[in-house]
Parts: sequence; structure tokens; C-alpha cells
Amino acid sequence: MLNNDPLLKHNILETIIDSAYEWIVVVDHEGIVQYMNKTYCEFLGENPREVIGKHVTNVIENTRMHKAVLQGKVEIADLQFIRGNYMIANRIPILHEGKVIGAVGTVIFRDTEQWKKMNSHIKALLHELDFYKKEWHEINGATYTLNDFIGISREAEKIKDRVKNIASGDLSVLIRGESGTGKELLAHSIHQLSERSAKPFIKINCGAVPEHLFESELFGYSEGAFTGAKRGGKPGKFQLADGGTLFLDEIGDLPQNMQIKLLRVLQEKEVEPVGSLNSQKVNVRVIAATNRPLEQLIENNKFREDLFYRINVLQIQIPPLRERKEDIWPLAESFIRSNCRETGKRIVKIDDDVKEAFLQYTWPGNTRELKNFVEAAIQLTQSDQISLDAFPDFLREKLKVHEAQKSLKDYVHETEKKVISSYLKKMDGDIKAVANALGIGKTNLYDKIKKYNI
Ligand SMILES: Nc1ncnc2c1ncn2[C@@H]1O[C@H](COP(=O)(O)OP(=O)(O)OP(=O)(O)O)[C@@H](O)[C@H]1O
Repeated sequence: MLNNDPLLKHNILETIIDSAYEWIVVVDHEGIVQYMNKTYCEFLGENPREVIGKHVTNVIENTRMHKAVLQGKVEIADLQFIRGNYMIANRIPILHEGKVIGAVGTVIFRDTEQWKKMNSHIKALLHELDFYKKEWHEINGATYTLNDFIGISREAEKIKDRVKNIASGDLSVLIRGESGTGKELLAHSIHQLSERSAKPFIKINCGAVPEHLFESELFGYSEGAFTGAKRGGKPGKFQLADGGTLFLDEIGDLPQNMQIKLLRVLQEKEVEPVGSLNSQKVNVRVIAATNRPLEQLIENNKFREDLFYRINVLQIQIPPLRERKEDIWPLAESFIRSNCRETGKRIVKIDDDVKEAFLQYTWPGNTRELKNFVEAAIQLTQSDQISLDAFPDFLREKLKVHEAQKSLKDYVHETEKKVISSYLKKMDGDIKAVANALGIGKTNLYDKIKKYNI
């Protein structure tokens, strides 16, 4: 027979909760963790004593517990992605004298075969859904919007303003920039902001289509145009993009005999499918992109000047990432957030030497390379922290090699950053005092703080 000792009762209750089938968390009215059972802590790699007092969003990823408290509504069987697995979460507000004073969350997940099967079934379904979404976008749409274009540098802000200014209307746009700078992302954004957004966005990579297929890819073909042609013919990218936007990626790689044909279509606004005697009217806005020096190609007679003028009505130039270093951190942080969301990992800290190495590196592959670096580090890190050790050897080498190749400008920037940081610390963040001490204006100081991400 159990006696009435409160400590004994408490211990019994704790044993029951700790061995419960479900994982349990209790938060107060502000979303602060009051209790989390042992098995849940173990799964999250947290210490049961240390989680108490933390805000629940700092402990459990994708949690809605704090919202359950605010809304005071019971949420049952919600699918939640935690640490690479789909869990089933219930959230129940705790009421006291008619007021919500907190919430209990339970998560069902055990390493049973049954759950594994269900989990992989859901994953498979979601992958399938993803696949079809991508297919649909490839056929019919633009995936990115201007909100996806991350950047705080003056150059990035200018680009966003320019996109907003030129998106409406039908004028051709030429987007220029090194590989991986976001040309395609901007092409999508222009389409999304234009009056054509409900119509198709069709892409063709001029560098990837074999020369002999180009004409039929762009303009389609009619039945019987050649051996192996499909019955009823096939529409080309121009016809598919009718009413919408055609994105001609890597336009500098367009074969010369196609350049003249493309020019004619752009002038006459009609296409003639291969093997057909009739031309078809098309209403298409063209956005072209290239990382090649078109002016030089024109000089060398590799690119037609008249086509250049036709596509270069409006131009957007994206500077390489190394020339807008302020964008490196916001971009890296955004990639970390989205990758953690996808993989269920939780990264809470990035070492200063990683940040420094990122700022020093010259990013020849631009934002695409940065994204790949970050994803590799998240994948390989064993903890919730990214240190230089988290990078694969070849990437670490790259980062270090460039450290040794710093230019004078890099050293000047580095020194400026160090001096400003130390003055800000010494003077408790008093901008006016720091600006006076360093003999520069306040605006100038603000600019530098932003630039160096201090
Ligand atoms: N400013 C940005 N904000 C967020 N993501 C970006 C940005 N710039 C580029 N990216 C990402 O970097 C990757 C490469 O971008 P994108 O394909 O648009 O570059 P690109 O200039 O068209 O490259 P390429 O010339 O090699 O075709 C994509 O994953 C894209 O989402």
C-alpha cells in the first residue's frame, strides 16, 4: 500500500511519465518549457534539467506549442517534422479558472517497425508530391519569387528595385552575371511580378540542346516533318510559352544559324514549325541570361549584333558574390534555415572562424557554391554547431587556400572591422562616440557596421 508522501507520489508520477509511450512537454503561458520527459530529451539530445526555462522554440524545431497557448485550441494529430522524421503531435491547452496557463504537448513516435513503415510511407508520398510539383513547375511555371532573392547589400537592393520596375510590360530583358549569381531566380521573379504570371514560364537552356534539335525545340515541328516525328507534330518552346515568358538561358551559347532564326521570330512575332508551311502567331516575352561576354563574342563574329540589341532592351547585371560580401551571411543563414527545415537538423551556432573564412573566400561559383558549402557542412556536422571541421576536406582546403591569398583590400577591411568592433565594445555601442573617436561620420560608421555584419 502506497503512503501519502508527496515526494513518493511525485516520483511515481515521474516514472509513469518518463516511461510513457508518448514524449511529453509542458510549457507555461509564455511558451517556456516547464517539463519535458526523459525520452523526449534523449531524442532531442537535450539535458532534462537544462531545457527547463528555455523557450520551446529553442528546444523543439517546427514547434507550435507556444501558438497552442496563445490560441487556446486543442490540436490533435498534427504532422510535425523533427530531426529528419515525421511525428504525430498533439497539443492541449491547460486551463485554470477559465484561463489558459500553459499547454501539454505529446508526440507519438517510437522506433517500432510499424512506425518506421508509416514514416517511410509518408516520406515516400511527400517525395512523390515534391516530384510532381517540380514537374509541374518545369512544364508550367516559375518556382521563385523576388522574396527568394536574399541580399542586403546596396547592389542587391538595387537589383530588387530594378526587377520591380521592369517586371510589368513586354520589353525583353537580358540578365548578366557569373554562373550561380541568381540569374534564373531573377527571371522567375520578373515573370511572377508581371501581368503574365498566370501564364506559362518556359525555360530553354541554349547551351544544353544539341544543335540539330534546336529549331524543333524552339519552334516545334509538324506531323511528318522528319523520320521519327510524332503524330500530330509537337509544339516548340515558343508555342508552349504563348501568353507567358520564355527564358533563354545561356543565350551566348546559341548556335549561329539559330541566332538569325530567333531574331526573325522576335521581330515578326510568329514562328514556323519545322516541316510546316504555315506560321503561327505567338505572344511571348523573352528574358535571356548569360555569363559570357557578348560584346566580345560580337567582335569575334560569334554573336549577332542585331540579336544582341533585340534582347538587350533592359539589362540587369548581378555582381559576383565576392563584390557584395554583406550578402554572404544573410544568404548563408537563409540556406541554413531552409536546409534545417528540410533535414530536421538543428543548427544553433556557427563558429567565428567559419564566418571569417566565408568572408575571405572569393566564391568563384557564387551563391550556388555558398549554398552547396552550407548544405555539405550541415550534412556532415555531428552537433548543432558548424565549425570549420564540419566541412569536407576539399572544401576546407578551398577556404584556407584563399585565406593565404588575401589582397590589400581584404587586409584593410579586416582591420577596419576589428577596430570598429573593439571601439563599439569599448564605448558600449555608442555610435556617436565611436564615430567621433575614429574621425568618421555617423552614416559612414553605420554603413561599415552593416557592410562588415558587426
Ligand atoms: N540572391 C539569392 N538569394 C537566394 N538564393 C540565391 C540567390 N542567388 C542565387 N541563389 C541560389 O543559388 C543557386 C543558383 O542560382 P541560379 O540558378 O539562379 O543562378 P544562375 O546565375 O542562373 O546560374 P547559371 O549561370 O549557372 O545558370 C540557386 O539555388 C538559387 O536559388
